[in-house]
Amino acid sequence: MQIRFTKMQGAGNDFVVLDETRARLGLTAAQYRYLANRHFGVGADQILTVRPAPSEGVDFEYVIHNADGGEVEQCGNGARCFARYVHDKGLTGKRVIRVQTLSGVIAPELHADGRVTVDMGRPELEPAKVPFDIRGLAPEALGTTQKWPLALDGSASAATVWIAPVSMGNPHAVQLVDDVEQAPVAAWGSLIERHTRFPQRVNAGFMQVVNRGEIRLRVYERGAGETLACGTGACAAVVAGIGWGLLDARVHVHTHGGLLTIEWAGGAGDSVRMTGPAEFVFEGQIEIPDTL
Ligand SMILES: N[C@H](CCC[C@H](N)C(=O)O)C(=O)O
Repeated sequence: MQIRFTKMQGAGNDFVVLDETRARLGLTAAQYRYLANRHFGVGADQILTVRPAPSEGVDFEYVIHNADGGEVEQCGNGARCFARYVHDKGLTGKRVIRVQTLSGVIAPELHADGRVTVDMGRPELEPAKVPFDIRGLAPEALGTTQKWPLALDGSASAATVWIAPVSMGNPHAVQLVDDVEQAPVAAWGSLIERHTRFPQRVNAGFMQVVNRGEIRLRVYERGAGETLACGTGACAAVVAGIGWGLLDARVHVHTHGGLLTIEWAGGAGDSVRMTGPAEFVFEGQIEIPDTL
């Protein structure tokens, strides 16, 4: 099957964008994996698909598949690229676009300077920050959990990490580290991603607080491994940091792929807003095997 695609990136998180506004491609998980493969396909962290509005009150449907072929609820950097795509391709003249995802409606807004701000909706804060043993991946009684927000606990041993389980529609496990460059992102990220504490698996965030308005962040993403940036991961990290009393309501998030700015007033009913770049890289077409 020959398909046309657009390659985009938001703070180095890279995407293949597929336009299904006129017809469905009917791709399988294996074919999404093929597209994302950096040696045999195009290469991407996620595949983003544009579909017509499924109902009144929204402009488009936004479908997200990880590099491993699994469909997921949300992708923040992808939302900015999605908005840039549908606007610049003339699929809408709006600059505030309402988009239906598996986890609800989000509203990207295109700015004249090229940046995009997305209302990412409300964070879901599990009621506690929980410790769990990443060594054996043993399903461990979660022991004494403490109420949210938690007095910062710096006493975690290497075998146990204290995480804040925050959902932005997709699941995140955020932990504090002294230096993101020294953090065991690959080793611990892969353990945390598949820990039994998270039956849907999880995105593992490693956050270094620089000051009350700045953090550095690395994220080992569910279904993709470490990416240069994770938009929902940046939202989840800032929410956790505010919950722990470490951050103010507007935070610059430095990632290996670029800068994201996250705002959250701190109430569970308040939306998280994310601002960052969205860039076209190239257009192309590729022959995908019908059977993989
Ligand atoms: N790996 C994520 C999806 C992509 C999220 C990330 N690329 C973003 O910008 O939010 C998950 O499985 O929930």
